[in-house]
Amino acid sequence: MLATLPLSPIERIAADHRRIPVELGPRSYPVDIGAGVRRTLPDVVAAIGARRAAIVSARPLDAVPDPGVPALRLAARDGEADKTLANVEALCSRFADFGLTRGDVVISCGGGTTTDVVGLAAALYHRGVAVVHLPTSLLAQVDASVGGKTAVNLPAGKNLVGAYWQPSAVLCDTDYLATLPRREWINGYGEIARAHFIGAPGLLGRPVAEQIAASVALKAGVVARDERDSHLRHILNYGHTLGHALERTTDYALRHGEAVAVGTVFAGRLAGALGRIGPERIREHLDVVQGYGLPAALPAGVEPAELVAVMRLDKKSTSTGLTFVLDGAHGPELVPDVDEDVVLAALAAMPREDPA
Ligand SMILES: NC(=O)c1ccc[n+]([C@@H]2O[C@H](COP(=O)([O-])OP(=O)(O)OC[C@H]3O[C@@H](n4cnc5c(N)ncnc54)[C@H](O)[C@@H]3O)[C@@H](O)[C@H]2O)c1
Ligand SMILES: [Zn+2]
Repeated sequence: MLATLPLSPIERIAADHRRIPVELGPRSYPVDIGAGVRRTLPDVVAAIGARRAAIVSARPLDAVPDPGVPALRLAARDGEADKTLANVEALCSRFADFGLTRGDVVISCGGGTTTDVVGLAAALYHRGVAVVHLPTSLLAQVDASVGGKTAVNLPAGKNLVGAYWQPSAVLCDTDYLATLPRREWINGYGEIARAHFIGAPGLLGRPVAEQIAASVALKAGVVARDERDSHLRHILNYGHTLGHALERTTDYALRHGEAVAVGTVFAGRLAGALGRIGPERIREHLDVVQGYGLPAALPAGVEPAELVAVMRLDKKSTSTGLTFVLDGAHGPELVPDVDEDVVLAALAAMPREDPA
C-alpha cells in the first residue's frame, strides 16, 4: 500500500474558485469549488454541447441558474425515502416527455440523496446521458457528488441498485451551505475528519472551501486510480466498517458522518491494539474527531457483540475475521482477518455516551 495517497492537484481558476480534475481518460471532469461557481453552469452546458437540459432540484427554484438552453425544471426531495427505483423511473419518464435526447444534459441540485438518484437516472436514460451535479450539502460536496457511484435503495437495504456513471462536471457552490442546518455540517465534517488519516490532514479550522477542495483532491486521486472499487478505493472507507454497523444498530439515529466519526476513533484504537500505531497517533484520532465537534463515543445501549455481528455481514469480512481499513507504518491499508476477540476488546474499551 502507498504510504502517501495520490492527491489530485488543486488549481486556482479564479480568485476564490478552485478546480480539481478527476482524471479518468475520456471520462475526465472538473470539480469546481467556491462561492458562486453555480453561475458557470451555462458555460458547462455549452461545453457539453447539450441543446436541452432537465434540471432536478431539491432546493428552491432559483438555486439553479438558467443553463442557457431550454430547460425542464423538476422539483425533488432530499432524503433516503426518495432514493427509489420508482423515482428513477418517474424522472426518466419526464425526461422522455420533454424530448431529452442522448446529447442533452441532466442537472442535479441537492444533497447526496438527490445527486445519487438523479445520477442513476442519467446513467440509465438512453443508456447514459451527461449529468452535472450541483451538490448542496457539505457531505455531497466533499464526497457523494464526486467519483461516479450512483445508487438507490431497496427495502432490503441501502444503495443496493446502482451504476458507475461519472458526471461531466461538479459545481460545489459554497453559497449553498449558508442554509445548511448544524447537524448537516457535522455530517459532512465526519468525512473531512476521516480524510485526516488517509492523506488530507490539517484541515481543522481551515476555510470550508479549502476543506472541501482537499477532501475532493483526495477522493479524485483515489478514484482516478481505482474507479470501480477493486483495490485502493477501499481506503476511502476509513472509519466506515464500524460506522456502517453503528448506523444500522441505531436504526440510523446517527447521521452517516457522526457514525464514521465514532468509527474513526475506533479505527485508531484498533490499529493501536494491533501494534500498528503508537499512543500519540491513537490520541490524534480522538483529537481530530472532537476538534470538529463530532461524537467520539459509542452510543449508550449499543453492545459490542451486536456490533461485531453486524460487521460480520460486511462484504469485506472473511471466515476468519473482520476487515478494517487501518493506519500503520505504511499508511492506511485494508487489513483482513482481524480477530473478533481483539475487536470486541477494543469496542469494550471505547468511550461511552452517558445514557440519556
Ligand atoms: N455516490 C457516492 O459516492 C456517495 C458517497 C457518500 C454518500 N452518498 C449518499 O449520499 C447520501 C447522503 O447525502 P446527504 O448527507 O447530503 O443527505 P441528504 O441528501 O438527505 O441531505 C441531508 C439533509 O440536508 C438538507 N440539505 C441539503 N442541502 C441543503 C442546503 N443547502 N440548505 C439546507 N438544507 C440542505 C436536505 O434537505 C436533507 O435534509 C446517502 O444516501 C449516501 O448513500 C453517496
Ligand atoms: Zn462515508
